[in-house]
Amino acid sequence: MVVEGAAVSQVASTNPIKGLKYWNEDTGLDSVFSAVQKAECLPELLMGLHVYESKTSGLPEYVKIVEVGPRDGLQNEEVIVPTDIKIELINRLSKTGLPAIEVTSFVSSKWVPQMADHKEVMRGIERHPGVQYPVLTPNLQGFNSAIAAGATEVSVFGAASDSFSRVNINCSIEKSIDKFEEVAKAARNMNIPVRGYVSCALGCPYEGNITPAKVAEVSKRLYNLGCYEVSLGDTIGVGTPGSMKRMLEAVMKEIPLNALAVHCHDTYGQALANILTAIQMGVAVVDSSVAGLGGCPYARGATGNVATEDVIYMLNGLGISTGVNLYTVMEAGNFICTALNKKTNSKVAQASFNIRTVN
Ligand SMILES: CC(C)(COP(=O)([O-])OP(=O)([O-])OC[C@H]1O[C@@H](n2cnc3c(N)ncnc32)[C@H](O)[C@@H]1OP(=O)([O-])[O-])[C@@H](O)C(=O)NCCC(=O)NCCSC(=O)C[C@@](C)(O)CC(=O)[O-]
Repeated sequence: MVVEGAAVSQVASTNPIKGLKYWNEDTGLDSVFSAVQKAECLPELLMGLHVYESKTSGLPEYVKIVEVGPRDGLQNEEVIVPTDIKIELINRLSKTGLPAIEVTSFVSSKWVPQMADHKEVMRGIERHPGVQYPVLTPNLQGFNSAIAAGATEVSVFGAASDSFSRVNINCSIEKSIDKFEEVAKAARNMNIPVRGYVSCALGCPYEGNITPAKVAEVSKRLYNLGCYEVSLGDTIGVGTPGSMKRMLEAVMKEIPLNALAVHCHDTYGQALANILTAIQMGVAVVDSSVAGLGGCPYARGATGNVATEDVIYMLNGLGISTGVNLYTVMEAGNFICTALNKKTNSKVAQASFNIRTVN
């Protein structure tokens, strides 16, 4: 249902949202949906509720959203999130239309205790047809564990900063490529797709500025070793549309546009602008985290990824389809924020239903 402009302004004056003082499990989705159906929902939300019927010219028809919330969103949580909560979150996200949900990391539990239950999570989730469930594997040991637990897609994660690589995965960029090549070879033999990340693509917490040439060099190495997609991570969210453009111009000279993704943390509030810049340049894969949760434990100060809800809202308004249902993502975000007793970082979720916000 797309509500035409006039109807929206009429709703704004006569039918402010009724009864939904805040949205929690009690109000649930039924009342939300019925409010929307009766156009009682906050009119602003109607703008981004569905894909606008005409796409803004020069942009992709479709953008693939890779949901990283269960991994990147939770890995930095101090309190260990119970395995059943993680599984419930992933199962809810699987019902939203998301094509890819990053489930967990097969890394050392000494380094990332939050991901210690990777086997249980992998084995516990429902597997929905048409949904990919990638997991992080930094080396062959992680890969073998992941496969044993039922993984069908893996992600290796390097960096454009040697300092960050050493802090994050305890080895240089050069050494990390050697480890990733072992993973890629084993994966090739088993027909397992491998995705790659390049962290610090727009800046490093230890080295500061990272040259686009360095990002392009590492991206090319990952692509050449067999990664079908390279996700360029603004790990500490310092990027701007200008630096995003300069970096992508360099990387696009080395690897095909359709193998690129962007992974934007929102520490400086630039993520949506950076993603729009990337999409305007032809990138059509965007990583995001439900409720804007997350951050890398080895990138001090890194806050959450851009919120999935906010990305969908923006893309809907541009007439770009994602196949993802904004409401069910908001419901999943409300579930995990309630479970963590945290405020959502999604501006759409905060604004749309006055979701209970606690600092
Ligand atoms: C990579 C290692 C393991 C190397 O750590 P290491 O110490 O060099 O590994 P090692 O081979 O010397 O082994 C040390 C111990 O780790 C174990 N080990 C070795 N490998 C594994 C494995 N795969 N899974 C489980 N255990 C493993 C190994 O068995 C041994 O156990 P011990 O003998 O001490 O009991 C370590 O540095 C690590 O786990 N780092 C965690 C990195 C991480 O998860 N960071 C956050 C994700 S990256 C991120 O958030 C950025 C991203 C992707 O989102 C994009 C962006 O925003 O930029």
